[in-house]
Amino acid sequence: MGKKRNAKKSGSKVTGPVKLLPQTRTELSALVDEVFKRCTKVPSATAPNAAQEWTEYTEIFQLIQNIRNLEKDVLLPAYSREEQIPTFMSWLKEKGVKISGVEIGDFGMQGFGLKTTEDLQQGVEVINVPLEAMMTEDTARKSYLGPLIERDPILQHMGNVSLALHVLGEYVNPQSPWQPYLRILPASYSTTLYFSQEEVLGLKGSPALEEAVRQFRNIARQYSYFYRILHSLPEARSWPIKDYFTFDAYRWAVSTIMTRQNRVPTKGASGQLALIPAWDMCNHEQGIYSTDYDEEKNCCVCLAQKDFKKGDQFTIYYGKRHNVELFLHNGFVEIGNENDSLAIKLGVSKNDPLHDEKVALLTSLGLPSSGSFMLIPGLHPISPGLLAFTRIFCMDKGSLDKWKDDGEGQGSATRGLRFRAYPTTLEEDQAALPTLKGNEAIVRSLLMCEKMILKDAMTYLSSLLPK
Ligand SMILES: C[S@@+](CC[C@H](N)C(=O)[O-])C[C@H]1O[C@@H](n2cnc3c(N)ncnc32)[C@H](O)[C@@H]1O
Repeated sequence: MGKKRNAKKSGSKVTGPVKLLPQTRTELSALVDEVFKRCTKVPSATAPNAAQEWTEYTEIFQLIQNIRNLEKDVLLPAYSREEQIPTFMSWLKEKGVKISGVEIGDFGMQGFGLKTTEDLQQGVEVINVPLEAMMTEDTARKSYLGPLIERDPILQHMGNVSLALHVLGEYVNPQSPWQPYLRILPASYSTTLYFSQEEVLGLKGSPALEEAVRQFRNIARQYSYFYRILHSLPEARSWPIKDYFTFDAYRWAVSTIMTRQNRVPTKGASGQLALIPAWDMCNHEQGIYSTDYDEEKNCCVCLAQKDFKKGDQFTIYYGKRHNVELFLHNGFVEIGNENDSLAIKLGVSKNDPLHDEKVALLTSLGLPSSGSFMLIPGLHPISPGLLAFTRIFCMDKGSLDKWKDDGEGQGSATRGLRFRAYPTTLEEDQAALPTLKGNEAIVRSLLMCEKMILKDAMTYLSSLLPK
């Protein structure tokens, strides 16, 4: 979400980061070491259960809170997005970016976006961004962080992480040629890295909870890993990023990449991740893909995905993403998302007295004895594989014996689906949503969409029951 910057007034000078006292630095290093130790702990032989993962998460979360407290005076430079628009537009022109029929506007909860300044017909070219205007894994390697990126195993393999460090490295370098672009980016995001523990707990019942917990742990690990490198590497002493490298700065950079990155082709390689200025101002709407990469001219070309009237928001279609994905990687949820789906995990319990028979039956049908199955919204929410699985999963001895006969087991399958642990009902969510704001509203929309998929699944399964 493009939240407004907590902006300084225009013309404010970037004065450099606050230097921490040696004692604070020592305390901070000890906490960072502890986070690193916990986040890299080899998992126990038995898979950790949800309660264990939650306890570990709360402990890491608390350590990060203590770190954030020590780092609280080290702030990234802040700018008013609004005031940056003219400089950004001139910079785009210098870089050869062509934009026609749209201008930057503020779309409230959706953050900044593009507004049409004339009627646009479907198929007309609206944005054209040459490779030279993009921040890419290549430009990261050519930056002052290049030598680190070349030799660090994580940065070599994770283009998104090197792009995050690149963005932060350039943002805190007043001499950076990327400043006009970076200064117009949102100052904070609605990704779960910005959530309080209560907000994360609000995801109870959703598969997004587990993912959000893992994401936080991963980013905490990366933060502690790079903190240690930046504070031990002799050449990093002169790097602008070193003194600004806080947890908050890192989560900002990571969220910038998560919500805006795209893969562009590179000659003779599998492509690279890129930030595409101006094009990344487009918000999402259901529709059709209308962006392509011209490999001959090396530019990203965006056409109008439909007819737009003057004054409309100019949107693009981000692609087939279900809501949990949109929520985790883009920080928003689309009610009525045509591509929504819900993963449910099912597995035959080792303690089930019929375990062996059920597994044998599943195997004979070519189905796994445990796994993640997808439910989709609408009239046919359940794949034949999942339907067969739920039937066997819920069978008793009698049904198992005569399973081949006909439609038994479906009654228990609907019971299986009801076992999800949401603390609120769909109706309660629908009533509460209009009163909620910010992250709470996003979370509640997600839960509501999941419950609607489950409701469809229940209706479908009930319709299969013998009347
Ligand atoms: C590529 S950026 C688009 C520009 C962004 N709004 C900004 O202020 O810079 C993607 C982000 O825009 C927001 N966004 C895009 N489409 C949206 C939608 N349909 N509903 C809500 N937020 C949306 C989300 O925060 C998403 O992570």
